[in-house]
Amino acid sequence: MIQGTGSDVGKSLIVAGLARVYTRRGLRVRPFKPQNMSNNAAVTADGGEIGRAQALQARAAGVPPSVHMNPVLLKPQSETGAQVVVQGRMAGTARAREYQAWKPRLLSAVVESFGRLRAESDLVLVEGAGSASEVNLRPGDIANMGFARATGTPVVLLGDIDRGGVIASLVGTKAVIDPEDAALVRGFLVNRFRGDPSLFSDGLTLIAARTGWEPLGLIPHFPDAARLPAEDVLGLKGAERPGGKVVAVPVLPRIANFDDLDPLRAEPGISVVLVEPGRPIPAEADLVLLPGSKTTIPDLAFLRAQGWDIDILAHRRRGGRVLGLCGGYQMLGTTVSDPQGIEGPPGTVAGLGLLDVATVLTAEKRLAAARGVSLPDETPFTGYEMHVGETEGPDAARPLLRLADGRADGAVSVDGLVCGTYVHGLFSDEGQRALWLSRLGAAPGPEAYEAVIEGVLDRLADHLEAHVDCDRLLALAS
Ligand SMILES: NC(=O)CC[C@H](N)C(=O)O
Repeated sequence: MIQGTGSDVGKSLIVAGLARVYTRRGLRVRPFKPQNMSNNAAVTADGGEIGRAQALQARAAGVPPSVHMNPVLLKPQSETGAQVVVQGRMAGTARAREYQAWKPRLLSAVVESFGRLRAESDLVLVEGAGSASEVNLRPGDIANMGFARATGTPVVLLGDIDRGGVIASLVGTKAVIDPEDAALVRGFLVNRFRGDPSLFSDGLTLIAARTGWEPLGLIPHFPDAARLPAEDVLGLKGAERPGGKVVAVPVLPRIANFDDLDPLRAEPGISVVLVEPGRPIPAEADLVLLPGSKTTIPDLAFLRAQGWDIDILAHRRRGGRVLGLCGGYQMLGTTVSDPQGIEGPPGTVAGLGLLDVATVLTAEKRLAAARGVSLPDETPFTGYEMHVGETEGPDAARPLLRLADGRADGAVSVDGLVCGTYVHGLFSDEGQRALWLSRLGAAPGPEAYEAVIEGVLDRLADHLEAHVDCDRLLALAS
């Protein structure tokens, strides 16, 4: 199990890289993260949802993602509350305080899922969550040491030298955690090193002497990591390229399924501008892309508070294109209703009115892989659906897509410039991305997106083989 000295030290990336390392050695590898917190979820082959990082790690291991790879997924809905997804299904919503009471029940789901993965594989690579040293959260913990202790899983601690204080964070973790937890730690890794590695060899020796943990590697910074899908909204980056066609994306507080942006960020002819709160949507935008949202009504209120509604209307008047994906599609309609209060207080609000459709959020969540064709060009696509809303209205008589099961999806304005759809992942589809690039007048890049990701995973595995004692690490896994 890889645990971190803090959040965002690179645990997900290292687990993805190690998954590829050991898969290439012929082992049957499964990634596992007991508890994840993210609104960037992936649909699994078994019709549930898990954190996107585990889906990437599954890909690194050459297996389809399964709900058991991330049995507890917390999807933040407000500053204090989150939707709790257990083994891929929405189990309810919990406030941070109430969540403690959920934990014993969640631990049994976690242990059960872990057991399944162990039974079908040679190696389960487990990723912790946040920081191993949050001893205040240790009672009832299922994400880090609580999991390791319940299952007897050996731990390797990962520190990040780039943020500074790596010696203190590793030695300090040993100092604050329970000695019985510390006894599970077999070794440590130092991530994101820049410069001459020989300069830090004394540092590794010192950490080993102070902790009794074995140094397993000093991993140089891996710049290509930026090309892999980000899980955390904090890790979400634009890709601004002078001369590229501008796709402007307002960063909503509960932005969801923002993996939709990854293939666009990889396109050399596109400049993805993430519009942060407090900034206007750039007037030179060729496309305003409204992304998915975990909570459509509150995010719509936020969008208005930023004045982005006015910017979008001005963009539309200038003849610009607008595309709404899932929650963003819902926002483009005339109204959004949440009569049962699923995503916040019950109520109905006015949408941006750029599409003549209306949305009602229902208790039923749609979670499924999707395929079909876009209209009227009949270009095939694959993607996925993940939403509770249902959207209908006159503009839906001009759907954007037709699904393989015969359902129509999405809506297009009379002039064709405003489009919305529930389907995520369209830009990962080569044919669909090409279609949108041509609509924007951008030339497609030389490489298929899937090939880009595969190439980065292989190079990441080479990087870890070169800088981590992968034989020793495997021997430590019991
Ligand atoms: N993935 C999304 O954007 C979801 C949109 C909306 N929150 C719904 O569930 O219907």
